[in-house]
Amino acid sequence: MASSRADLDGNSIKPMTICMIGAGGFIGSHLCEKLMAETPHKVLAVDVYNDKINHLLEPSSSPWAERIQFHRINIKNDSRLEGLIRMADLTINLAAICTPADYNTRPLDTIYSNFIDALPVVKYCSENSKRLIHFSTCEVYGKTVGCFLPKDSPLRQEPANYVLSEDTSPCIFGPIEKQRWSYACAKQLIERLIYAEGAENGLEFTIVRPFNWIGPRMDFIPGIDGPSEGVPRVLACFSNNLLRGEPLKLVDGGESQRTFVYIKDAIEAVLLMIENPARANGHIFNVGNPNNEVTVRQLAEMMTQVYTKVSGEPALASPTIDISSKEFYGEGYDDSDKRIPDMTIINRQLGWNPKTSLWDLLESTLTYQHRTYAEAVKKSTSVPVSS
Ligand SMILES: NC(=O)c1ccc[n+]([C@@H]2O[C@H](COP(=O)([O-])OP(=O)(O)OC[C@H]3O[C@@H](n4cnc5c(N)ncnc54)[C@H](O)[C@@H]3O)[C@@H](O)[C@H]2O)c1
Ligand SMILES: O=C(O)[C@H]1O[C@H](OP(=O)(O)OP(=O)(O)OC[C@H]2O[C@@H](n3ccc(=O)[nH]c3=O)[C@H](O)[C@@H]2O)[C@H](O)[C@@H](O)[C@@H]1O
Repeated sequence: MASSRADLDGNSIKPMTICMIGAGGFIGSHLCEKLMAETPHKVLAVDVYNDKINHLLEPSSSPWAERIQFHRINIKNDSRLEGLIRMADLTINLAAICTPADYNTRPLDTIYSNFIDALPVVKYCSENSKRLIHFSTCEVYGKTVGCFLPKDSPLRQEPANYVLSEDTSPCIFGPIEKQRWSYACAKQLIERLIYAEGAENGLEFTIVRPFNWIGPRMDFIPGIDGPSEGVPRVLACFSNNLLRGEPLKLVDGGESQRTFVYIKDAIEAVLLMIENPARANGHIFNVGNPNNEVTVRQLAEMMTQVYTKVSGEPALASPTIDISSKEFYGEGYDDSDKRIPDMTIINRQLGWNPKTSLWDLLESTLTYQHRTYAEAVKKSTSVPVSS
């Protein structure tokens, strides 16, 4: 299939074997789908779960059955990992604890997962001269310079005080007791280690900083395909509230701002990195959609409108409710105020731009959420009739 694919410089792309760690997660499942449907590459899919990629693994008669293999491996303690990295041309590391509710409540697991567990992956790639694409996060930027200025300061409008640029923006985290930053700090240190492996030992690497990628299969719906008490990321939290007909909870007033990018747009950028090593190696890339900025309150309002449209169910009279971060996340939570990605580097190196508006991506995502979960939620909430 498609073996005559050409890279951005017109050279034909040779089929490669990719060791994808964390392939069973949200991003991994979309990347596996894209690689199976549109490329000739092989995937050694490593994860502890495979529910989100089962549709690609079965039946064995599927057109790509020979090109994807699942390896149920916990990378914390499995000696098979090095062998898989050696068999592959490229390793992509997606494995991580990456839900904010965990950062302040399970800081040790968060730091181990995002730094310690990633170390052997970097080491095996470096020692075996294998290329690495590592998933970091936009959270490494932390807070913006602008948020420390007075609310009415005109300097807040200066892009230099809020646009996040890979090669010039500082990384600004809160104090240690704000354990929210355990994740960002661990991600930053692994970025620095990878960068140093590149500088001192010639590791061929690319670092990806996703800015709130969202879409189908993100996280879980509590009590349906995840723990009842679990707190997923905002898309799944708000989807859960909408499916249950409950008000959407706005943490600390929902004033923080985010830019959301559709997972399918973002995956196009990752495919360009995979297939254009000469343009991607040695770079850190922001991948986001600067045109889709909203406050969390605006996101809640838009999701309520979209869900009414796709489900046919009326919106609540009071669709949102305020909640303090302490009550929602517990002690040690803190927040990024604003996240606008500078797109200069990814534009220059890979010519990539996101396409999908926030309304359109929410429409397709909430259509998926409604189709996938509405019945199960209804069943789980219906009171059994006593006989
Ligand atoms: N989704 C986003 O917008 C976003 C934003 C910023 C950064 N990221 C980064 O991208 C990566 C993937 O994110 P995602 O949204 O797909 O998360 P996800 O939680 O859906 O996927 C992560 C996968 O890694 C697996 N995993 C974790 N620890 C493992 C271990 N020890 N051994 C084997 N597998 C393990 C999990 O089972 C899971 O399937 C993460 O590194 C995350 O920090 C994602
Ligand atoms: O996606 C990203 O780019 C990165 O940011 C996320 O962090 P954050 O955006 O803060 O996490 P969300 O759970 O998506 O929350 C977004 C905002 O919504 C708020 N929120 C969340 C859930 C909710 O029910 N209500 C609510 O107001 C949060 O307080 C936060 O301000 C996660 O850290 C990672 O997945 C990732 O590294």
